[in-house]
Amino acid sequence: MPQAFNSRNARFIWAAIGALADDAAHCDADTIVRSKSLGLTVDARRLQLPSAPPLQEAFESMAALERGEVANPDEGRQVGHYWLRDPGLAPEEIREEIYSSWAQIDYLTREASARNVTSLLLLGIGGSALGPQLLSEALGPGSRRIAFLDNTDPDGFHMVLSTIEPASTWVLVMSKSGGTVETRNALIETKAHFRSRGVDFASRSLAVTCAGSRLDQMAIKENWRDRLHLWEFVGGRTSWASVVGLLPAALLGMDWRSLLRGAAACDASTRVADAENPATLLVRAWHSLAGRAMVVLPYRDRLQLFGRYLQQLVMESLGKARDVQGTLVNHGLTVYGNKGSTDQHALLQQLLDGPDDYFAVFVAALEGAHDKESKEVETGVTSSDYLLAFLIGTRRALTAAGRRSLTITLQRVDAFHLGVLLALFERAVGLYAALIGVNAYNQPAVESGKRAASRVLALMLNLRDNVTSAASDADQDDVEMLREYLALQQSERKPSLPTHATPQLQACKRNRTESLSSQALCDGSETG
Ligand SMILES: O=P(O)(O)OC[C@H]1O[C@H](O)[C@H](O)[C@@H](O)[C@@H]1O
Repeated sequence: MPQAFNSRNARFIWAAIGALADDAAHCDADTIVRSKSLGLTVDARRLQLPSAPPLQEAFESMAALERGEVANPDEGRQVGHYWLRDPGLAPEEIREEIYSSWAQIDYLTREASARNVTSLLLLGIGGSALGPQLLSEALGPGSRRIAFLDNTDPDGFHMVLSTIEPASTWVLVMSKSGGTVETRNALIETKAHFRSRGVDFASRSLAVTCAGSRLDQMAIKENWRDRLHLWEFVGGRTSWASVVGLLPAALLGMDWRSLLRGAAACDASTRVADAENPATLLVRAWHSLAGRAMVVLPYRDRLQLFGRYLQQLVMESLGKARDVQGTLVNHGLTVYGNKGSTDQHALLQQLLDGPDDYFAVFVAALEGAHDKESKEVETGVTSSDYLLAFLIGTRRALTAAGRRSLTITLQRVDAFHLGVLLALFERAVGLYAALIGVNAYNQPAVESGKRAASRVLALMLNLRDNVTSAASDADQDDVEMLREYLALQQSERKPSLPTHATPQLQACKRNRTESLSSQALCDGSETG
C-alpha cells in the first residue's frame, strides 16, 4: 500500500542533498555561494570558470544607477527597478509615489472583494504580461481565476473570451507606452465581448500605463474604474515589482510584499562586491562562456515560465548591436529551456550528444508545496524523490559528458524566494551589461519589426481593394502569401473599414499608400 511521505523518504532526500554536495567533490571549490538569509545557493563549480574579470567598475556603475544617475543613456533615463522594493533608495518624490502605488493596490484589492470579482482578464504583452504570468503561475493558484490576452490572434481571443464571465471580471489593461497594437487589438475585442453580453466595461476596467499615454487618456475619457501609473524609469522587463506585477498578484491574494522583501534582500546581497555575492557567479559564467546559449532547466512546474521570462529579461537587455561607445558588437545571450524533468525528453539528447555550445542552469526548489503528499511510487521512493534525483542525475550525465552547468537551489518556490530569484538575474544582467559596455535598458531594435508590419498592413489593405499599384518590387515575395491569406479571409470578410469608421479610420484608408506609422495604425479605440 503506497505510503505518504515518511522518515524513509526524508532519508532519501537528505541523501540526495548530500549527493548535491558530494557531486561537488570533483569540482573546483571556490565558485559556490550559499546564503542562508536568502534561502539560496548558486553553485557554479561545474562551469570550469576561470578567475573573475575585474568587476569594480561594473559595481560602481551599478551604485550610480541606484543613486539615480542616468543609466539608460540612449533614452536619457534613470533606471529605478531596485527602488521599487526598497523605496528608501529612491529620490524623495519617487519614494512617496511608490508608497502610494502600494496603497492603491491595497485599496483595489478591497474593492474587488466588495464587488465579488471572481476573475481577472489581463491584456498586455512582453513585460506587461510575462511578469504577471510568471507570478501567477509560480505562486498560484490564486484566490481568483486569471486569464491573459497577450497576442493579436483571433483564435486566442475566442479561446479566452469564451471562458470569461464579464459581470464578475475585472479587466487589467497593461501597457507602459499605452500604444502597443496587440494590446489595443485585445482591448477592442474585449470591449466587444462585454458589449455583446450587455455588461458595462468601463466600471470593471483598470488601466496600468504611464501618465498621459493614449491608454491613460482613453481610461479618463471613458471613465474606467481606475488608472495606475508606471514610471518611465522602470522597463517592461523589470516591471514585475511595479503595479504591473504587484496588482494582479494582490488581486490573486498572493503575498506581494514578500515578493518585494525577497527582492530587496537579494539586492542588498548582490549590491556588495564580495565573494558572497551570488550574482557575480552568473556574471562570471556569462563572461567566460560568451557565445554559448543558456539552457534554463527549473525542476518545478511552478517555474515553467521562468525560461520564457528570462528570454525577455536577458535577450532584450543583452541582445544589442552596438555597445555604449557605438562599436558594433552584435552581442547576445540566447536563452531557452522549459522545465525538468520534462526537458529530459526533449532537449537532453542534443545537450549530451550534440555540440557543446551551451551551459545549463538548473533551478532546484528543495521543498515543494505538495511534496509531503507525494505517494510511494516504488518502495521508499516518491515522485518528489524522483524529481530531485532526475535533476542531479541529469547534471551528473552532463558533467560526465564534459558539459557545463550551474545550479541555483532555492528552499522553496514562495513569494520571498521568487523575489530573490528575479532580483538575482536582474542584478546579474545589470552588472554583466556594465562589464561588457552595453545599455541593458533600451530595446531599439523592436521598433523595426513594428514599422515593417505597418508597411505590410498598408500593402494588405491595397491588395484587398485591388489597388494594382500596391506592390512594389520589394513586396513581391510577400504578395503571394498575402493574396493567399486574403482569398481565405475574403468570403465572409466585412469591408476593410468598419461601416461606422471614424474620420481617423477614413483618413487611414485614403492615405494607406504611405507606410502606416505605429500611431496611424487606425487607432480602433473609437470602434472598440
Ligand atoms: O508595456 P508596453 O508599452 O505595451 O510594451 C510591451 C513590450 O513591448 C515592447 O516591444 C518592448 O520590447 C517590451 O520591453 C515591452 O515590455
